[in-house]
Amino acid sequence: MCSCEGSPGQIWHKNRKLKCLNLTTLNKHGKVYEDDQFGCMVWSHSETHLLYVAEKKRPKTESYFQGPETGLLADEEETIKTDKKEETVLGQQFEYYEDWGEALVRKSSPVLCVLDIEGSNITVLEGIPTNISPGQAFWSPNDTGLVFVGWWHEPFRLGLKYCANRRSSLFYVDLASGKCEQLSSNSSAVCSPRLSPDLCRIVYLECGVFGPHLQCSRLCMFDWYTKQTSVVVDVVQRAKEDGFTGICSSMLSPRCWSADSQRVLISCPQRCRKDLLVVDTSTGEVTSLTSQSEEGSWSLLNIHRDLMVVSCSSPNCPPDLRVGFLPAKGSESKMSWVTLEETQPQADISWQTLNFSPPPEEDNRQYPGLDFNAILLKPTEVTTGGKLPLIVMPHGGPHSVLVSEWYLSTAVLCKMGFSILLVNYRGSLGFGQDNIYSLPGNIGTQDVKDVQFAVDSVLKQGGFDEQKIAVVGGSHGGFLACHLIGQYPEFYKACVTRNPVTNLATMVGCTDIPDWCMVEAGYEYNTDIRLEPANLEQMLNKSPIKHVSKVKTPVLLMLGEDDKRVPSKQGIEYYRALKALQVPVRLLWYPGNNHSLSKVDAESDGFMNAALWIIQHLSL
Ligand SMILES: CC(=O)N[C@@H](C)C(=O)N[C@@H](C)C(=O)O
Repeated sequence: MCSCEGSPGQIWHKNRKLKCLNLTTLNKHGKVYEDDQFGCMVWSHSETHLLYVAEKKRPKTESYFQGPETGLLADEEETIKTDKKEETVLGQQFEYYEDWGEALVRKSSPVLCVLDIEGSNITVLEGIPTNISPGQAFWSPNDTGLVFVGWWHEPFRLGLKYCANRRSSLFYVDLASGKCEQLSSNSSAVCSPRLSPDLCRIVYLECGVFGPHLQCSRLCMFDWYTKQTSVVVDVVQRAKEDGFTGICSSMLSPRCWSADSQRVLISCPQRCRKDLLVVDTSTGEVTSLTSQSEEGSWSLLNIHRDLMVVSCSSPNCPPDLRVGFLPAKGSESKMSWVTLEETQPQADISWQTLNFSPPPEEDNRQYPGLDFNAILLKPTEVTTGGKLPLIVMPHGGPHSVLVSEWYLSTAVLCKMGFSILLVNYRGSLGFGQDNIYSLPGNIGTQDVKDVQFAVDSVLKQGGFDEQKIAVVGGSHGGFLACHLIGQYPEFYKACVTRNPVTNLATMVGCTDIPDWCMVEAGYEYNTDIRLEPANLEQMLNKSPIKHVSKVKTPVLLMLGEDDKRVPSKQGIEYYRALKALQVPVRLLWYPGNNHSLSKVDAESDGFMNAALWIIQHLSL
């Protein structure tokens, strides 16, 4: 089955098209959701019905001043499509509908929809509490009802993208009675419920509400028949003796169960490597299927009857596809993979992982003894006596991580002759919960100093041209790039930033995640918070704009017109400050692009301009 806006959904049996339905013109709901936050398209166990998520149908609206002619035309059109005249409400066509923020614009009130394939009939589910937005749904055992994640949307919606910390719970709605039951805790955030092949248990991820936007999760299991919930793997504060750092993943693979419904597979970062882990649900024991393999990162794409399909890549080797059978419990070390299509390691790129302990004066008093790491890529061949230019790249988030996998842009920059340092400062995912908690309240200092410490340590290795260092970063990575050029004004010779956070105090009122600004500035957040001047002062003091008067580095800003996360005014505020200071600055403006600047024309243009900006200002 596939479905696109305004185009037919098709149902196929082997090589035969059985049916073609246009879900939206049946006029039971709005646009069908295709995102991975709410969206789903799931067969019932009987294969007679399909479950999906769509935007709730809105009333047809008309202006108070609608001319009789236009009104008549519009009505006639609708009558042809729906075969019945719809009621129209007056004066509501400018009504504001909240949405779920960045990358989920116009997604406001999702509804669960069931298509009866034989009868081509759509039912929009009733019985779901009106203060809940449902998504990630699937059929319960025996098709008696639907299980779904419900996100609370009162008193208002906050951005969901990259924010697994939104209050949400697992629910069951019974199809016959319409009764809705809450299956998980009332005060956590959950995602990725996955039903076992024997239809007896559901595993899902759970973490705290508000606080860091992504955190270490608990793996929980709900027994369908006993109605008992257990914590299979708990949050890990610090790395365990065997090196396990916890589950820092915002999504489980759509299929993740072993055939005997005893074990669950999870790919998630362990320090800067994405490993494939097997969890025994009866003991909570976690075993890595990949930690003994060559370096690189692994992603689970699918598992069916214990046959796994994975992809594996490293910073100098593009992803390949591998298959392998999950070994019996206790024999995980015997895992063997068959590569379906080999990819060629790029001989001209070498890379290594570097571990750092911050100097004693930078140790975090509340969370002492934490470390961090970085990945260094270098061109293999360096001309004799030649010294390498260095591009420093801290990630965004800030609770995110750069793992040892293939990144096209860094590989290309390395092939152009640059060495690249990807820094996982304290606060990154994959190092345990304490590492994450150490950063809120300390942004603009701890993260900035960690990055600079990593750069200084790398320079001590020798072989780098200290006059040719650039810094590149997006979002919170852009926040760090702007901080670094402000706090180390002689050091960086070029700076490129994508949608950077430049001033938390001006961002808090207009971003889709005001809680992020509060939490990262060191405050607790709740929805009825009233900002005091002292809060805004602290936010300003932690922001790059505070250091702008010291900046000398030429800056290239790349901004997305439709960014809801870090609105483009953040970049413009910094641009104006640099212009006033007569620091060289150029602004690239990408209409129709959001926070990620990932439309093909924006991404390709951004890469070319970034590379040329660095070449120009490093005098290469
Ligand atoms: C939670 C979040 O979106 N934070 C932003 C400020 C950010 O840094 N985003 C990262 C993930 C990005 O690269 O866009």
